[in-house]
Amino acid sequence: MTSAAQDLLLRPSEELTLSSRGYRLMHKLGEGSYAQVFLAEFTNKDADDKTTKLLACKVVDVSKAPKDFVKKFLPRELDILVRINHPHIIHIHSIFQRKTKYFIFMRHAENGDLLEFILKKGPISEAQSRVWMRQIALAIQYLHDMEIAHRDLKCENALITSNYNLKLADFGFSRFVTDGQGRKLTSTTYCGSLSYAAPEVLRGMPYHPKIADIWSLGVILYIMVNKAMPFDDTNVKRLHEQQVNRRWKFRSKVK
Ligand SMILES: Nc1ncnc2c1ncn2[C@@H]1O[C@H](COP(=O)(O)OP(=O)(O)OP(=O)(O)O)[C@@H](O)[C@H]1O
Repeated sequence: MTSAAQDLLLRPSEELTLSSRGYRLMHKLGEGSYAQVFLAEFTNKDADDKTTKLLACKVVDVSKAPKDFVKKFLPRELDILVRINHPHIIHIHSIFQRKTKYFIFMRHAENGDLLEFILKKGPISEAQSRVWMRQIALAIQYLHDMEIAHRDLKCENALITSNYNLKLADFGFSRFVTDGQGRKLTSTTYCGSLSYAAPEVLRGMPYHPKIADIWSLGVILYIMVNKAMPFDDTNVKRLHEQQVNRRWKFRSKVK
């Protein structure tokens, strides 16, 4: 049994299904609320050269997830993942389901996520931050043009490739923001991480999800150049006070 199989309690039949399609799960890369992400190997058995490539695989086990996640958020994520294609959004290789588990195979980001990167290497230079901000902004512009809001923009969801390009990931909270007639829909569900949430989201008011995405993008930029959070409190009321009182400071080196 592989370490992935042990972490996931994969049944031998599930391992067999994966291997019959050319996939093998290896060690764990990361984990979120209801999913674990593994490094994976894919061998295209139909290709002449049978080359093997590395991918990442997000495994969602719905037997361990709450009802609203299974009925609402996961179907939205899968529906959006199959429609999007952009140079700064992580490329989806394939998705399949077996019993209670969904396997989302995607491009592997060799340099991990932006939060890990900043914690390891320190604040990002202004020149590099400019490049990365542009790349995330292009991905968000693409989504917003398609009337999709991400709703969970944070450093952990910006992945870095071997060439140091940023790719946006994790569409677990994303949704369409217009109805069938093109009318704007507001959100009321609180999504994402508190520190990245806009004031109107923290106040629990109906909010415009595209606008709230732009707030989170600003928080990402602040963290990139400062290696610190602009607003940091586990208490929602105090966090909101910090935001509206504009009590933040830039690192002295930031111009
Ligand atoms: N393609 C990838 N390449 C490398 N690492 C990845 C990849 N996808 C995800 N990861 C790692 O796994 C972590 C969790 O992935 P992801 O955010 O998709 O899971 P999640 O369960 O939706 O998370 P959350 O509950 O925080 O929203 C990421 O922060 C990242 O460190």
